[in-house]
Amino acid sequence: MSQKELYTRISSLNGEVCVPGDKSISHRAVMFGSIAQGKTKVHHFLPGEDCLSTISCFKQMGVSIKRQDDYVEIEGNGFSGLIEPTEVLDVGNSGTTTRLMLGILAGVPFHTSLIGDESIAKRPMGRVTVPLQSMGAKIDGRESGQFTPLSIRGGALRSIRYESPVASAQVKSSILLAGLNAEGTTSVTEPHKSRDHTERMLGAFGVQVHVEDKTVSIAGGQSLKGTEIYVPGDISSAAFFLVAGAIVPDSCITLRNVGLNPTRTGIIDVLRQMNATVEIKNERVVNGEPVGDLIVQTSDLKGIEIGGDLIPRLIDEIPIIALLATQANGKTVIKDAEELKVKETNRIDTVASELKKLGANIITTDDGMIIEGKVTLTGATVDSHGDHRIGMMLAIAACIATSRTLLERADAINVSYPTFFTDLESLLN
Ligand SMILES: O=C(O)C1=C[C@@H](OP(=O)(O)O)[C@@H](O)[C@H](O)C1
Ligand SMILES: C=C(OP(=O)(O)O)C(=O)O
Repeated sequence: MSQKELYTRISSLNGEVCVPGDKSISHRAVMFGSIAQGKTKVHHFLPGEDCLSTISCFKQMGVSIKRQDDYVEIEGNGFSGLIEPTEVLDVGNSGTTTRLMLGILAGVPFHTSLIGDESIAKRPMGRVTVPLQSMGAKIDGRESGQFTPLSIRGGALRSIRYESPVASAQVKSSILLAGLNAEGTTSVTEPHKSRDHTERMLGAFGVQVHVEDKTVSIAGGQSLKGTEIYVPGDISSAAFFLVAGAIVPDSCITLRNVGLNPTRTGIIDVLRQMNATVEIKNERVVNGEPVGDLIVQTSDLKGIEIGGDLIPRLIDEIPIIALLATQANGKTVIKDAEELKVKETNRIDTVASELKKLGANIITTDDGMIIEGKVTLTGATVDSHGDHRIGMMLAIAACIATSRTLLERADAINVSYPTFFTDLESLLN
């Protein structure tokens, strides 16, 4: 278990960071390249542990995937190029790998077993295994296929019209990927729109996807054609520096080449509503995904209410938003965010318990939390609980803490941002 002494009492953060590739887009590029016909080249791929789990699973199914310096090359041979793995596939800590891959495996005629780490074993898989079973996939696992370890035997599928009880891009993507191998048209309707990288990237691989409000449909029998993907910087990683720039005194940080897909930009809306100065420059579109540079400065913040449609647009940013709220004047209420309970940790509990150790004033609720600011944070020994986003949030909290802060299980950060501390260090003056 790794313990790390964090930077504390930082007087200012200044400079530029080019954040690593988007995790959601990197996973999809490898998966879609693996089921496409021909070569796919993925630039600015995120070499985080989660995306490396996706690569190793598809390699075990016979796909040739080569990692070069900053790109990954995949030789796909369609769905029929996948072969039955001889060993159990290890999804590590990655919910995205597990759920999206199940959608692909539902349509291939062989047997696969999946296992992950302690955290994955607690995450609900029934949200994908139940609809995939109703399409015809044979899935079993712990507690009747609700949790890993899971085993799946795919084959001929029938299409479904699925009304998802949760706004989840993983559920939506899993069913749409199964839909590629189903007879007829498969559709998924969500209560709120979730991130739409699957829809956009399938388009880049030559697949027709129909989107109407909160319903996405796909006709079965379509094939993917290998392509070249440029992965934008991950706004969920940039979020840690956006908040750092707003709360550390005398700071100005530029984040280059950040993905600005409107289903992901809730963090910018929140920062602006809280009075932070965030500028967007050099906006452009790459592979159907909007991209730009972000500039953030130290700001005088005020508390706000966050809920409803905004939640799926910033779900992974709630830990760092909670820290932001401790530095805003007045009350911040985060509601409608019960999905936080089924992430790498129960993020309502881990955010509150760890920030309280530093002196924050937070009350947990059934669907979120209430935070009173502004408070001075003091140093303590804190714990990531093995959750990358909790670890990075605490590292930014330490920057404004008044004394020594130690982080237990700091290596969890490698899941999504292996160069996080190098980038943070580059901004110290
Ligand atoms: O589809 C994706 O790439 C993701 C979707 C979200 O999960 P849910 O689909 O469970 O909301 C998000 O929290 C996760 O980090 C990545
Ligand atoms: C929830 C996350 O990822 P996943 O669901 O892929 O484990 C995350 O990265 O915050």
